[in-house]
Amino acid sequence: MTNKPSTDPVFTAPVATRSGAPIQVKDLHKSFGKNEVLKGIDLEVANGEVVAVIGPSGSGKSTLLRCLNRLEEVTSGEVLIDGVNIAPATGTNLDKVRQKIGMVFQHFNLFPNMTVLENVALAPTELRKLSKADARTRAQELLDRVGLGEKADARPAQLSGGQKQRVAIARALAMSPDIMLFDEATSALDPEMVGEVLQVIRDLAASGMTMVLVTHEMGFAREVADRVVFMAEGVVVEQGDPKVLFDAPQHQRTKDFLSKVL
Ligand SMILES: Nc1ncnc2c1ncn2[C@@H]1O[C@H](COP(=O)(O)OP(=O)(O)OP(=O)(O)O)[C@@H](O)[C@H]1O
Repeated sequence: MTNKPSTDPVFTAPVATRSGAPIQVKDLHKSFGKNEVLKGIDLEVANGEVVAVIGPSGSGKSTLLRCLNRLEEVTSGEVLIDGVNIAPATGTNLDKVRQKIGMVFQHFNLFPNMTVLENVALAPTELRKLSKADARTRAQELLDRVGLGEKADARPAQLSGGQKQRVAIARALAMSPDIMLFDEATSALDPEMVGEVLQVIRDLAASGMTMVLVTHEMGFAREVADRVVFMAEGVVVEQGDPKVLFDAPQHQRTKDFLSKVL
């Protein structure tokens, strides 16, 4: 799905203006106390590429994702976002880099006392210094795009889980990120809600957005990802085109791995 043409004005991803990969991870290590959770990860994500990260519980998938925007401090190694290494504890304009990255979590993290529209408009008003009117207009466009235009004045508690997650996606998109990270975005949803969220992610992938998804939705990963990265015990054990990895009979190793994961 790399360099896909985009037809959607709201979901249009930024045109590539750089030659290097927007995400480059080099020999990344992360420990919590004595527990080494990431044991030397190397990963590049190209512009417009969709990478799905899968693996057993506790293999370090979420930790890796959280290192990509330094929600977790890095123990050693490099995390380059558009060529800027955000791994060092000081010396990086972290806020500026973070504005390029939208993140969607398992548990929505919406502000309960704000309306849906206010949730989506907040960051552009505070961080991008957009006028309130412009931020609200953009928020309404994004809500329309995720199919929730009519819920703009509702509070999060009045929405279903799938609707809340779509608001969370609209909120992440409101900052016009170059990169979107999804951490188990559908895991907390009732099964009937999963499809509507996956459809929004599918649309984003089709628009050419660079994305890293931690997911248990194997069928979805196979359909939408350009590359699947299998993690186990803090290392990448296999990666490649999901259609080849999942389907080719010679990939017995992947099949064995999947049978342990699923
Ligand atoms: N803040 C933390 N403090 C201490 N240990 C942590 C912390 N966050 C994660 N860990 C540990 O790091 C390991 C990897 O966790 P992580 O959440 O990255 O795994 P995961 O592959 O995403 O798992 P799951 O699929 O269950 O979400 C686990 O052993 C976990 O207990």
